[in-house]
Amino acid sequence: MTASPTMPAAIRPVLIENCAVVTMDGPGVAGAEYPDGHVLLDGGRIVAVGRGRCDPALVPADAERVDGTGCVATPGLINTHHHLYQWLTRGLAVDSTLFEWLTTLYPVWAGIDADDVRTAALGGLAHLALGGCTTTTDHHYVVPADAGDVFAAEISAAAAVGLRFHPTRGSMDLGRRDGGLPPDSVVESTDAILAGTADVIDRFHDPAPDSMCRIAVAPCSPFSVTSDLMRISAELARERGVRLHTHLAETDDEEVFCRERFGSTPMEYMESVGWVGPDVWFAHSIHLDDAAIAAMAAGGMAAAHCPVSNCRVGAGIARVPAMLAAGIPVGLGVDGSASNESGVLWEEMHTALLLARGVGGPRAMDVRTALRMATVGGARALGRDGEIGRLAPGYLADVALWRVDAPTHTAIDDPVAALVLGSRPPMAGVWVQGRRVVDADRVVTVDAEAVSRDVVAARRRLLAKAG
Ligand SMILES: Nc1nc2[nH]c(O)nc2c(=O)[nH]1
Repeated sequence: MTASPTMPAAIRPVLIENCAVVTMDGPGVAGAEYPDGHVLLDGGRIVAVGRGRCDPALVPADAERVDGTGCVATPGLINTHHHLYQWLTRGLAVDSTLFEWLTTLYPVWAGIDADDVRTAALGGLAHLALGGCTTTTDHHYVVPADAGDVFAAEISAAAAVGLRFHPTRGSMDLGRRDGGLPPDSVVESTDAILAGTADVIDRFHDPAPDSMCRIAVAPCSPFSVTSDLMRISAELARERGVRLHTHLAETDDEEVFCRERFGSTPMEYMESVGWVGPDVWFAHSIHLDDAAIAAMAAGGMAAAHCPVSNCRVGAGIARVPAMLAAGIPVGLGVDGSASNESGVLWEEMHTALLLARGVGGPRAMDVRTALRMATVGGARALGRDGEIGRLAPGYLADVALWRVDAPTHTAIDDPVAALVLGSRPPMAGVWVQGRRVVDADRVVTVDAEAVSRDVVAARRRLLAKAG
């Protein structure tokens, strides 16, 4: 690891007080909750959490005091699936199936370069922060030969915005001529992918417990990747001690593809290429029968549930209550911005609950389970339970402070019900590793207006290039 982004050395301690606190700190659904509590952050970690006022002996003299009156503090939300580069191509192919949408967009994405990737990442990450997200993945799988250093570009963007980052080295090596979905012009050779993946791990993966940047290996999907690449990627990830990620069971079209090409379901196929274990998390995981859910649970694989994107492309509704009942770790993901123009993780929590209840009735999912997926579930999917996703002493200082005292929320007594069932609350503050990223609905680390202007210009250039 030669170039991990680091946080500024000296960050003042922060005491958030007079707010409701939802810790998610127990093995159960929510853990301890305090209607009027405090959270003390120092040295990048949570030092104290509790009821009422913080013990004055614990509060450093130079601590910044944040009055959280009218707010609820939760662990920062964790986004387990994204394609940040798609921030430049939102609003295209809006009434298409996933395969139609992909085949429309692949040629546009083929023109992307490292500057575009940085610009898109700045836009998408700042937007995530505004929705209470403190850790995000990115699945970047379009890597044109002449694009420049796209992974350095997005990692520098995450360091600038200040989010904890889990970029995944995505890839495609199964072009149309070999029976895959993407055009041959956007796929890489298997050898280039493996060399490029090892290089990204060497340069950027930081396994430290307070890591701001961890890499995972992420060949794109069964219909865009050869079986050799799937298999060797798993071997490489395990040799290097990094996690594995891919799209799985997103659409009926994928199921047909797997049955025709491999003679198996998507899950059986992944098992056949070695993708079994608690180091694997699958995006979408919609079309899973009972056998596939049992296999996932037995193998320890996690799911990134992306309800808004799944509805946007009409892919289906994942069987989340069944997955949770089977013991599968389920996190939430916004998915790429071109299949979820909104890109706000709070919405995934809200939509996950509504969809689960729409299918399974009012007791199919409770509000604390929805928040738990967005926090603890995400931490488990990324292999970071024990580090992030809970408000407890020793955990990393990643906190979201939601304002629930506006007229939109005041009549709702339970702060978790207000947060999950109500409209999206304003963001009083977001801290990552103890550093303030959002203050009163404003990102304080980057100039969001300049970023928006750059996004518009980069999008225009990219679309013009595609003709
Ligand atoms: N929602 C998405 N599904 C995908 N499958 C695949 O191969 N690429 C994508 C993608 O970008 N979004």
